[in-house]
Amino acid sequence: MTGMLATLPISPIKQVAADHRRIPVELGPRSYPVDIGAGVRRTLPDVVARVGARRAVIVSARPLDAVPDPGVPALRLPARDGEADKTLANVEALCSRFADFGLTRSDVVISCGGGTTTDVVGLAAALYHRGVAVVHLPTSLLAQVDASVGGKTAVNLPAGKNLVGAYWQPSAVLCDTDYLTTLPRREWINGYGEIARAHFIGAPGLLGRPVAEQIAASVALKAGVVARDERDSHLRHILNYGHTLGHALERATDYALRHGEAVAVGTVFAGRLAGALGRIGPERVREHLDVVQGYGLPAALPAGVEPAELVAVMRLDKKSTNAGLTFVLDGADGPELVPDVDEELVLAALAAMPREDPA
Ligand SMILES: NC(=O)c1ccc[n+]([C@@H]2O[C@H](COP(=O)([O-])OP(=O)(O)OC[C@H]3O[C@@H](n4cnc5c(N)ncnc54)[C@H](O)[C@@H]3O)[C@@H](O)[C@H]2O)c1
Ligand SMILES: [Zn+2]
Repeated sequence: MTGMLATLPISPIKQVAADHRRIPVELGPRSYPVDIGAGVRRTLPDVVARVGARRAVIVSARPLDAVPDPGVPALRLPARDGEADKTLANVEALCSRFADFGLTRSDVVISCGGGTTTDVVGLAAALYHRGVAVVHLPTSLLAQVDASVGGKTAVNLPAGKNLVGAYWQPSAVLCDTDYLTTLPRREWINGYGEIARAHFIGAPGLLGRPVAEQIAASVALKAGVVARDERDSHLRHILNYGHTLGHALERATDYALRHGEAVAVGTVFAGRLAGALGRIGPERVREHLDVVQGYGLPAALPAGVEPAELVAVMRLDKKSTNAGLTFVLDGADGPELVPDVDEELVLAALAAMPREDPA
């Protein structure tokens, strides 16, 4: 679909306290707040009380004391972040533990960890008793800006990533920036890939801003889009800026690139492709490179991946099934989904990309 809104919907950011921002995800009876700031995890008992839960199961990939007392009797289960544990077997194991504990569908599940943990716990919550409330405490930058917000949950199959899932909105998301103090550098970079791409779809000017502000602006953008397209039928595609090539790069490098790194290279490419199509001028093309490099993100194609291989992988992209090569591209009317981009043009734009030196 083309011709999307020129002005993207962005949710308001409410300053609740000095270092505490709140963004509503407006979905009628399924609306919820995303709270961002240092120490916001301490509001967990209030959140649990608002849900009305009488007991809680806490699934945490972080150290035992990472999740405060929820104020109701709670079972604590350890978990592990990582794609290898994002499985249906783990969803089943979690649900069995919920049942043994006597969790009812008016209770609450609390997840604490990276995006892999919020995804797997979110799916378990979606399925247990056909849906029990879940509160996410994301601990990686990527999970705070992206994975924990919007209600998509999924696990992997041997056949591919995120193949089994459900839409299940959380009751609240607490993005405690204190969690990020232990985050390794590469995981910061991973999250910055999504913040950099937000520059081109409605959240510009975040480079060099305090991280809580960067997270809040990225979440406000995602919340606004999700509120208008909860189930990915049109507008939500905008969030995939830089992702068509990004996903192909992840696959072509056998996931040697982190998602955010691949999206960063994909964002630079989206700018060049939009330029080649005459949708934007050279200055805007250049802005893509400047923003991506400004965040310390990679901007060059890795050595050894060939344009023809990338095009072949991109043809398998979800969005491309009926419409040839499809990209979200910037233009005079803002970013939009552009189907059927000429393959020769894509190949030429890939060939012209900056290249990493072979190691
Ligand atoms: N549901 C959605 O809408 C959505 C959106 C984007 C991504 N995702 C999913 O999210 C996952 C990626 O999330 P991720 O990047 O957080 O991956 P992850 O959960 O594997 O975490 C990345 C790494 O950071 C470590 N980590 C997390 N928090 C930490 C902390 N506070 N201190 C130190 N180390 C910490 C983890 O142990 C792990 O090694 C993917 O599976 C992706 O499919 C889902
Ligand atoms: Zn992404």
